[in-house]
Amino acid sequence: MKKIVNPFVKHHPKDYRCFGCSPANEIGLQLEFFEDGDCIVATWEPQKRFEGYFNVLHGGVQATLLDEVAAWVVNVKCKTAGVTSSINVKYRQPIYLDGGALTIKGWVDSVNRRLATIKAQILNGEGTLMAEAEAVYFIFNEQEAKEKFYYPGIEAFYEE
Ligand SMILES: CCCCCCCCCCCC(=O)SCCNC(=O)CCNC(=O)[C@H](O)C(C)(C)COP(=O)(O)OP(=O)(O)OC[C@H]1O[C@@H](n2cnc3c(N)ncnc32)[C@H](O)[C@@H]1OP(=O)(O)O
Repeated sequence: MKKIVNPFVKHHPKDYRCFGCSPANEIGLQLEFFEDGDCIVATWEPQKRFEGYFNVLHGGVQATLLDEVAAWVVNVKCKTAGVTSSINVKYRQPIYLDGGALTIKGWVDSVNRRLATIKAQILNGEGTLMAEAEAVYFIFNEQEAKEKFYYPGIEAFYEE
């Protein structure tokens, strides 16, 4: 697996606070991403502050994990920026906060003009499918992505 550089740290060191992936957002998820073939992958340890029902990871946080990995699939695999147009989450099993680290992974299912359909999954430490999503991203052309969404270009995700 290859580590993906987070280019937004370098490009926007002061004002970049994405809830999903900014290392500077102290109340965020602080996800880091890796590339594994066609997939973008993150590992993440659930924490008590993300609780819903007692000892269960809040479903909204699960949806955010799935959406965030989908956004990075768009960035790295579709090589552009996009916004979530819709996301459909299926919660398969409760994710317990004391159940250990999770793997979140996503990949491109299809691209149709301006719509990219991304599939994403949350797996537990044993590889059991805990939640899955289909996210439809409205994707932008390169110029729009750079001008409106700070997309730095695909090379920036590989530059140390
Ligand atoms: C810097 C740090 C970064 C850090 C890294 C970034 C990580 C960020 C990750 C977080 C991601 C987010 O939360 S993004 C934030 C949440 N999402 C948003 O705010 C998006 C809000 N919605 C919108 O802006 C808009 O609705 C758009 C852009 C999605 C679409 O606007 P539009 O231009 O009016 O287009 P619209 O007519 O609705 O759709 C165009 C065509 O696509 C079809 N279409 C549209 N959506 C769908 C869909 N879900 N499923 C099927 N088909 C669809 C329509 O039927 C239509 O077909 P036809 O009639 O042409 O046949």
